[in-house]
Amino acid sequence: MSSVARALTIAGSDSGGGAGIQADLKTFQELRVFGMSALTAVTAQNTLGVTGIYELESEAVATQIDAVATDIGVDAVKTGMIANIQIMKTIAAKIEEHSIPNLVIDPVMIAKSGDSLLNSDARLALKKYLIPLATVVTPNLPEAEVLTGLTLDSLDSRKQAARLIVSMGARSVVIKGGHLAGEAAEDLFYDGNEFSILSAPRIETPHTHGTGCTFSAAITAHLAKGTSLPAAVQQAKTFITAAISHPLHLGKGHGPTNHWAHRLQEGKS
Ligand SMILES: Nc1ncnc2c1ncn2[C@@H]1O[C@H](COP(=O)(O)OP(=O)(O)O)[C@@H](O)[C@H]1O
Ligand SMILES: Cc1ncc(COP(=O)(O)O)c(N)n1
Repeated sequence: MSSVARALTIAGSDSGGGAGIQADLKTFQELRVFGMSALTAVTAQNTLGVTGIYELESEAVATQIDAVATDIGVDAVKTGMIANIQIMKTIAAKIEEHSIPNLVIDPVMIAKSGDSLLNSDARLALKKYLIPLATVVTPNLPEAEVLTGLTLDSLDSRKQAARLIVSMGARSVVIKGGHLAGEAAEDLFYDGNEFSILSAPRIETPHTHGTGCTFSAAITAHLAKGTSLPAAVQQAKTFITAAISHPLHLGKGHGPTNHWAHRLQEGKS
């Protein structure tokens, strides 16, 4: 590892700045990790929804990954919006070619606005190409249902889904609970041996655009710094809870989270 931890995000650009590459790089910076990016797609997006999606050629994704991996080096990588199956295959091949460690797969499928960010024919292909390489997979509830084919209406069913995702070859999984009802925002972490619940008070707010991106980027940043996996997911939970707790009230719809909120809580600002 170099003197500075280095993290790469392979994801889509969110012009609105709350999700995608922008959320990832802000999170890396806040956690003092050097952030790099390989764009898969450009989205025209704000707090009200997605008004345009422009996918890149898979060759453009490959050359971005080659450029950073062969020179600067990568201590951890995350994937977000992948757009299509050609890009997915390219990402898997490049991660293996460059032996990039610490892979966080956020299996982004549909934006909170309802817009599709991964072609439906590519959703199940995640199981073949990327999940077997993952250090940790971070589906939200609908994504975990697509990956496993299960209806996740109880803790037991979520545990079963977690076991299934690990049986696909991932080292671990966090099934996020942002879409659950209830007073706590509870995520289920399974390390292949034991289950644990990451719990925080549920905050009543419409400003949850990019929560999943920010959470998985924080895991990636901590892994890049050499933090153990259980500590990385716990510290990422603390980071996203702070970011949701101090909204910026931007836009007319589902606004972004506040990536510097952890500083307010730690009295650093
Ligand atoms: N209203 C909320 N209050 C507190 N935590 C939340 C809230 N909404 C989401 N979270 C947390 O944010 C993280 C991202 O979860 P989620 O919103 O389910 O992801 P996604 O953006 O992929 O749908 C999880 O740790 C989840 O528990
Ligand atoms: C480029 C990009 N990547 C990911 C998301 C998912 O974020 P959310 O589910 O909060 O809309 C998004 N909206 N845009």
